[in-house]
Amino acid sequence: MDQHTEELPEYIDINQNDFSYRKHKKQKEEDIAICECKYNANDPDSACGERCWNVHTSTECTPGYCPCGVLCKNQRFQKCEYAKTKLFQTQGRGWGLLADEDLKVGQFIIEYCGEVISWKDAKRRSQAYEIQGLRDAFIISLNASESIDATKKGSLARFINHSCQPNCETRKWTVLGEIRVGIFAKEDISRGTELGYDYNFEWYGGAKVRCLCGAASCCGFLGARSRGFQEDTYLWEDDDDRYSVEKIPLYDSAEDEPSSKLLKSVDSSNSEYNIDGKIKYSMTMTVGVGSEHQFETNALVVQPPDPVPMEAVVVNEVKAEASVEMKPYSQDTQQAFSQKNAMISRIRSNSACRNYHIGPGSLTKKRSKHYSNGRLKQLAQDQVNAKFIALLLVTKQAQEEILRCEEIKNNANSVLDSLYNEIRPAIEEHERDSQDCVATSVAEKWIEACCSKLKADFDLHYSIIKNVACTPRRPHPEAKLSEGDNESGIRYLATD
Ligand SMILES: C[S@@+](CC[C@H](N)C(=O)[O-])C[C@H]1O[C@@H](n2cnc3c(N)ncnc32)[C@H](O)[C@@H]1O
Repeated sequence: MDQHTEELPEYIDINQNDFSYRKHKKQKEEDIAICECKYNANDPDSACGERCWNVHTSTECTPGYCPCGVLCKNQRFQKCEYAKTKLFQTQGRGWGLLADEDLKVGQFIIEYCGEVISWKDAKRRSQAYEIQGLRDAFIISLNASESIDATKKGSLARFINHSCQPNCETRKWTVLGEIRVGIFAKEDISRGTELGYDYNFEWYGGAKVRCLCGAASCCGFLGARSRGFQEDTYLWEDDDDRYSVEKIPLYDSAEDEPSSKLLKSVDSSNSEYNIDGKIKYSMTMTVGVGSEHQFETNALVVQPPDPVPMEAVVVNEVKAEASVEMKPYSQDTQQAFSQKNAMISRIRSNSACRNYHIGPGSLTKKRSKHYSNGRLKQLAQDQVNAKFIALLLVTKQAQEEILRCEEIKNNANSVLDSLYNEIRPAIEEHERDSQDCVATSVAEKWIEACCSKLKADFDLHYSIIKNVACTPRRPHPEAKLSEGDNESGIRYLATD
């Protein structure tokens, strides 16, 4: 370990969360949890030790209500009963915190204090910090709607670094009606040992920060276990030959061989293939972040259009060039590629509360890991272009029906997208550590919106199949949209 050579960055030291963004909740008397502990001088654990009901539910006793009075031991956050710790300078990871006394497994070490802010503010702030060039991330997610930002105000917990083999962990406790995050020892820790916990960092794209925790089981990068990161590297890792062109069985006989030769000349790391082997989208990427960290230029990930909106800081911009050709698929796919990659600097803490669990995959549009090559992946991305199909049909009635169904489908998609924004933090936290929750009412809204979307999708496809089967088609697809709207306000396509 190095001596202190750098000055500590400026921040305000606090030992209580700062509630500038909203008022501290007032605990109603009927909500106060009162345990049944009775102090016994011969049993030091009797005054709200391990056996206390409140301790079992990770709730601190409320002063004035606990039967053990001033002897209550279950007010550690409130009384700032922190372990002795010391700042030191690490190699390559900035400042770190070490134990300045021997710690026992399960021991409360320190509270992760900071400003309690909304999830939206957390998003805005992390963007701003990244733009300001702040390389360290101090925003920790508190629950589905709030985060703690220890960037400007915080306790010494803000200096604890990430470890892939951590000796500490975060735990959420309810204290006077508010959720607070504490750092606890995961094992016995001897004096002088650096403290570390698993950040469960979420990676959303952009630059990848090398993890320097030094653990034998190190994942290599901060956020390497997050879904975004895994899907990113899953497809395009240099040494991953599962998607190498040689493994794509595109021809059955020697006569077909030329098509495979065409493909072989294409770099599989950043291109999309059409079935005929032409590159459909070619991308370039610029890494634009300066930092002490070692960044890797991440190979571009061409992802299926995802309803998840990108958030936080734009680190890298992806330029997309798409070949425009008349085909019965929509432009959505191309548009999705011009979305910006982003890295959000947020740390997730474990949650002790839950009320509604959502199984992985039920909320987010999961990107399938079963794409066996670029061809299948492309098919999964293509969406039916209802307008184009309507254009092929002769009758106005058939066109109108298809367009109406498409409009309903688009509306259903928008509803789902905006709902996803609301519940996204809970989903992500849930996927990270399978511990978090969303309110039942939100989950019900989500299920309803999903059903509407599925129904709208089905209706659109049904309408297309029905009308294509039963309506005469045009000889060529060169009709134009008519000028006017029809009675129902739906634009229809002119028939010659
Ligand atoms: C909560 S701060 C920890 C304190 C920080 N080291 C400092 O000097 O202020 C989190 C930041 O520390 C750095 N960091 C923490 N753990 C790391 C690790 N294992 N490898 C690389 N950088 C790490 C990253 O820059 C991360 O965004």
